[in-house]
Amino acid sequence: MTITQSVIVPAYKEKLNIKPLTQRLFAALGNDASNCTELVFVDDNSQDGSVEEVEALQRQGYNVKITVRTTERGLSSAVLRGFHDAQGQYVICMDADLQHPPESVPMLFDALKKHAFVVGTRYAPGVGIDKDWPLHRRVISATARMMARPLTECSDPMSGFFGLQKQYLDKADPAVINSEGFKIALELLAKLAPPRGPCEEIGRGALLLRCQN
Ligand SMILES: Nc1nc2c(ncn2[C@@H]2O[C@H](COP(=O)(O)OP(=O)(O)O[C@H]3O[C@H](CO)[C@@H](O)[C@H](O)[C@@H]3O)[C@@H](O)[C@H]2O)c(=O)[nH]1
Ligand SMILES: [Mg+2]
Repeated sequence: MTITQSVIVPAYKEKLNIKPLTQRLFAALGNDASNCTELVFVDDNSQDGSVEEVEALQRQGYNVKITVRTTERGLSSAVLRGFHDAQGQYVICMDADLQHPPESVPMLFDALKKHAFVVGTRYAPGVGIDKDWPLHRRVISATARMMARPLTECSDPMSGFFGLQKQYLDKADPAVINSEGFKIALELLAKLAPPRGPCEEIGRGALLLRCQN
């Protein structure tokens, strides 16, 4: 069956989370959607048994892969690598550490069929930032959101749980996208969304979804 959906997971030393994430994700997708979905970990040479864990899951029939980078490091560039290699026309990024609920992935994919860019936001009624966050982290997060305001209307542009229709990334000039750092969702929203970028539909299609944490 053709792969139309890709879930990209940047991962560094996440061996223990690979199995529960894979099982929960494909259980949430159900049989039909699982057949057209790939899960891809982009690992920066963790050498912690992540590769063997993925191979074991493959033997159990899960469509899960792992790309191991040996010459590059960094969250944003790992996400971009996964997006570029993705087979699916709908791509979602999420963390490996179960901070983002795999059970919300089907909802994001559904939204992506209608919208160019979707974000799992922590700033909506009923959801919130991690209760254990120390004060300094809350201050950094609030400051970053404020600084991003001129760039996007998105309520949570620092979210690591987001997706886009791959066609918009394919059309973009790779040179304009900064692959450094942690804020790849903001980077893509700011660079690809109008009026700053070439992809008018993306900003119009932006949709905010709720997600825990
Ligand atoms: N390949 C790769 N993956 C990495 C790297 N650094 C971190 N990761 C992976 O990227 C994900 C996020 O890393 P965390 O260390 O869990 O990030 P966090 O501090 O919890 O940050 C989260 O919140 C931020 C907003 O506050 C988000 O911007 C960020 O994406 C993430 O969701 C995890 O799956 C982790 O394994 C790296 O250098 N390389
Ligand atoms: Mg985390």
